Amino acid sequence: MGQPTLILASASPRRRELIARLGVTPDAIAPADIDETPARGELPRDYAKRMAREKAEAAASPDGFVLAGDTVVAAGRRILPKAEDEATARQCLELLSGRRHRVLSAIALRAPDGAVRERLSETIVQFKRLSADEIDAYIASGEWDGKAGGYAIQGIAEGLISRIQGSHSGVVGLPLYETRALLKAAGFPIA
Ligand SMILES: Cc1cn([C@H]2C[C@H](O)[C@@H](COP(=O)(O)OP(=O)(O)OP(=O)(O)O)O2)c(=O)[nH]c1=O
Repeated sequence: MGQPTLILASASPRRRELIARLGVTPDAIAPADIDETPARGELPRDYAKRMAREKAEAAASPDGFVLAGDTVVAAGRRILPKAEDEATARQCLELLSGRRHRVLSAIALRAPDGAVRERLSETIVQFKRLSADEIDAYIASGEWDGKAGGYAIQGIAEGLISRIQGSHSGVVGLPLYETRALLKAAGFPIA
């Protein structure tokens, strides 16, 4: 039997860059188009895991591995939206200003036999209290676009974050410790 194939079921360029750091090159990129609406009362960690699992299941791959991820920013039990416009990004930043929040990053791996395994990374992120000028400047940067919770730690937002406890790669979108462990546990060849 030859080397098994791996499909990365993601449209996120960050996930592609992050998996490369494990020395893994996906054979194909196949973003999954699923309904990303949280269920009523769904807890942030359950939602993140369900999204990652549904993305992994949606990708067609008869005889290979499929990896998917989902990153959710949560303030208490509240799931923050993915910011697609300025007003949403501003609301997120006002909510996150001066407080701690959690970033849940779930990954799911479908093995060739159809079994799906999941892992969850949980990181606590503390933002400084943001002034109106800081929020305006961040909005003007555009870096919030398409990001869960309206910020990207891998850009200028890190200058506004006093502390993180957990996984930096998890916040960016693919927790590398959990991803390596999951691939290994499923028998995918990885150094
Ligand atoms: C909090 C945070 C999120 N993000 C990004 C990671 C994810 O791309 C995005 C959350 O949306 P996701 O739904 O996890 O992913 P996606 O829609 O970008 O890609 P796909 O579902 O196809 O895999 O927010 C950052 O890049 N930096 C951050 O600091």
